[in-house]
Amino acid sequence: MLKVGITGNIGSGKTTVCKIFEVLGIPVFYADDQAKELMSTDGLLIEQIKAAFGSESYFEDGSLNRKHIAAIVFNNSDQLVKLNTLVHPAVFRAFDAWAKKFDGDNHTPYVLKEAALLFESDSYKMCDRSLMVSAPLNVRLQRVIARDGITFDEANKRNDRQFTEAQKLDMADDVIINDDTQLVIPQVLKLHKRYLALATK
Ligand SMILES: CC(C)(COP(=O)(O)OP(=O)(O)OC[C@H]1O[C@@H](n2cnc3c(N)ncnc32)[C@H](O)[C@@H]1O)[C@@H](O)C(=O)NCCC(=O)NCCS
Ligand SMILES: Nc1ncnc2c1ncn2[C@@H]1O[C@H](COP(=O)(O)OP(=O)(O)OP(=O)(O)O)[C@@H](O)[C@H]1O
Repeated sequence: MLKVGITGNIGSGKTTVCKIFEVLGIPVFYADDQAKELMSTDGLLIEQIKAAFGSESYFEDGSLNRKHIAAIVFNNSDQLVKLNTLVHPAVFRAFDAWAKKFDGDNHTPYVLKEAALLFESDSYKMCDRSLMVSAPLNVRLQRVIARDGITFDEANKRNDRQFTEAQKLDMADDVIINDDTQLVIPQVLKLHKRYLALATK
């Protein structure tokens, strides 16, 4: 079974593109969501996060205080590396276990792994192919500000912690342009055909 990693910088539209693949019946592993899920349920990880970023990292009901952690890590690259080092290995293991469920399943020719940091975390190496969703910085930041209600500065700081568009375009096998000038669904359908063909090779 083919594993395709899908990525894109903040606000590029990777989740939106993944939803289209899901309509076509393709299972998607959402690494960013999985990371947050594990940070709220994995006992060891919770203790490590509290030790690293303080007990305020969790609310009284046990849910993750995302704003608290984001304010620390997106203002200090050493702290971000610390968080990534704690969280990413757990997400890699979860993806491995998830993908194994589809091995030998004739109805699933390929799966997608959606990850903001596919290239930065080297997790593209766990995939057979990589797909990047690309859009210009100003379009991406405007989308995120509208979606999350965060400031330009907050969105920009996250973007600064990611590889550049040019670096990612260079690394990706396939690209979807999602800059409001090209239709997305035809691009997804073309890639879906390509992945089906590769999966049956
Ligand atoms: C700091 C946290 C709690 C903030 O949560 P929040 O709900 O505000 O953001 P969310 O997780 O939805 O991420 C939104 C976008 O921010 C960017 N972003 C998130 N984590 C990172 C990171 N470690 N490095 C650079 N950019 C990041 C991505 O573009 C992502 O799509 C959360 O992002 C987190 O735990 N990040 C560390 C885990 C991680 O690396 N996740 C992403 C890949 S597995
Ligand atoms: N082609 C488009 N036209 C208009 N809005 C779009 C388009 N693509 C995505 N959006 C919107 O932009 C926002 C960001 O898209 P999405 O959440 O899919 O991006 P993402 O890459 O997963 O973001 P992040 O990495 O920040 O979580 C969403 O509100 C989405 O509805």
